[in-house]
Amino acid sequence: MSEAVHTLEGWFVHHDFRTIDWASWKLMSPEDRQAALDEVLSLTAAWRETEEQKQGSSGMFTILGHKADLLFLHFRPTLEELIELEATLNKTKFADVTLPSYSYVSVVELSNYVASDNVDPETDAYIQRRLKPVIPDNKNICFYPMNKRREAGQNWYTLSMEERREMMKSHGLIGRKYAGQVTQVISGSIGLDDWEWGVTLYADDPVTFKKLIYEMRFDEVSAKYSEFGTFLVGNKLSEEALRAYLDVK
Ligand code: VOV
Repeated sequence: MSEAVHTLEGWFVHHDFRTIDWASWKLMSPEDRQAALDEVLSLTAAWRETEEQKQGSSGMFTILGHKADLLFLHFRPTLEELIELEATLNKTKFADVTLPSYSYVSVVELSNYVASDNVDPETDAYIQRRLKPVIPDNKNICFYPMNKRREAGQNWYTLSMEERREMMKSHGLIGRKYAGQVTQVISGSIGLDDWEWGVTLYADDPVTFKKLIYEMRFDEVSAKYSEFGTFLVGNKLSEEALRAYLDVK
């Protein structure tokens, strides 16, 4: 039996993708639309306060293409908080004109494939920042779920720790070339959702997503052992930008 890698878990994550029923939104009176928007903006004010108290992080994004229109992305210490956030949004007037189009539940994860031994994860500021990631101000987001393969002759989970560590080292070296251009959050979802990990990438130039993911496809761990779900890409939305996005005057 090969050895399971030790993992550290941080904040829970909910990627809450919604599609807007534009016809219903346009049919609402300007007053009702304003009230619906105000309700969402009062939620975003509360999310900002949570972030200031370092108790989580939340962001809104527009998503391009038919898969979704909006993403509400939340990081919180507990699953209960994420459930409450989802229910609170669902109780707003705005939610009446949205449909859930995709969602993903996971928990921020760091593994010790390439960790140094003499670091206490409980007190190390870098590790704590990565386990409790604040959504950055980058313009673009890319999200996709992924698995490691479990096929005859190509099974990640039957490789030795040493083989997996070597491959993860090479993976990390490719990723490091994109330092300053892409920020990645890897969240584990075995037992939480349909795939094994969620990959959330932030960058100012969306082409960087393509370049990084393409380069990784040639690396052994992705080329031989990874499979991917649906890709969603979009832009960070400020409160002002949400107002403009929903404006149908
Ligand atoms: C943006 C750059 C970047 C960098 C620097 C980076 C580095 C690292 C390191 C050092 C480590 C291991 C330790 C840890 O931190 O956990 C990981 C871990 C992981 N990664 Fe990664 N990754 C990146 C980026 C990055 C991408 C773009 C992807 C998607 C793969 C692709 O082909 O589309 C990915 C996946 C993962 C996964 C699923 C894991 C967990 C694997 C497991 O079996 O446990 N990752 N990753």
